[in-house]
Amino acid sequence: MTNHSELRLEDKMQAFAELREIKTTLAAKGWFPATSGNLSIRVGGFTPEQFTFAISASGKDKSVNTPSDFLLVNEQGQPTDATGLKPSAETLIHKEIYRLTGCGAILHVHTVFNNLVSELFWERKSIPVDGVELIKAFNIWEEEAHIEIPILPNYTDIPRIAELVENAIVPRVPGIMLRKHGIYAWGANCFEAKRNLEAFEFLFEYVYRLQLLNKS
Ligand SMILES: CSC[C@@H](O)[C@@H](O)C(=O)COP(=O)(O)O
Ligand SMILES: [Zn+2]
Repeated sequence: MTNHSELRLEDKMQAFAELREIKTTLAAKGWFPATSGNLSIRVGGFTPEQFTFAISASGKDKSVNTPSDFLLVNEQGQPTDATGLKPSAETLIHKEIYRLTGCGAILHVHTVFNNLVSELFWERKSIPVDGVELIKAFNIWEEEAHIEIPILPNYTDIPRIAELVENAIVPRVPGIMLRKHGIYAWGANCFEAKRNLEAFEFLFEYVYRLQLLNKS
């Protein structure tokens, strides 16, 4: 098992480079408004008890690239290097998703459509999606597949949200929504996390527009 001090510099640089690329792509879509959103990628070996991930620093303008955008943290969400950088305010949510799923990358964005559907379906506590082709992006290959994307309450106290993650995660659905806040999407690596995030955002817009059509 790789411990924190054994992480190779090139692995860290590779993780930061991948994060930078995906951050730039998602920022161009307008998915990180007003410094919102955060992203991370796991680095090195993994057990639920010990792992390391690279995560965005807190409060940064995610549409701008600087030398201090990312840092490494351990499975407690604590920085492993004395860079002085502050990890994302939502680091504890990332660490909980890694611990529970063993995934390789996590992306969190705030968009108008994800906020709208999180409120629209709040009483149900999940967003239902029926039979849309893009559900296959989650590797669900069924006719008329039905999924429910879980919604958690949003608190300013992030540990309070993090402790709800374990019971919220459902099989086959690589994401959780925070009410009137945004989606967390994950995958085995950056490619899969981005694919899953794009699928979620497509489905949120579809579900929202379908609801409007059905009401008119
Ligand atoms: C600026 S509003 C968004 C924040 O409160 C938070 O929800 C967020 O996504 C970004 O926090 P950050 O600490 O930069 O990772
Ligand atoms: Zn957020």
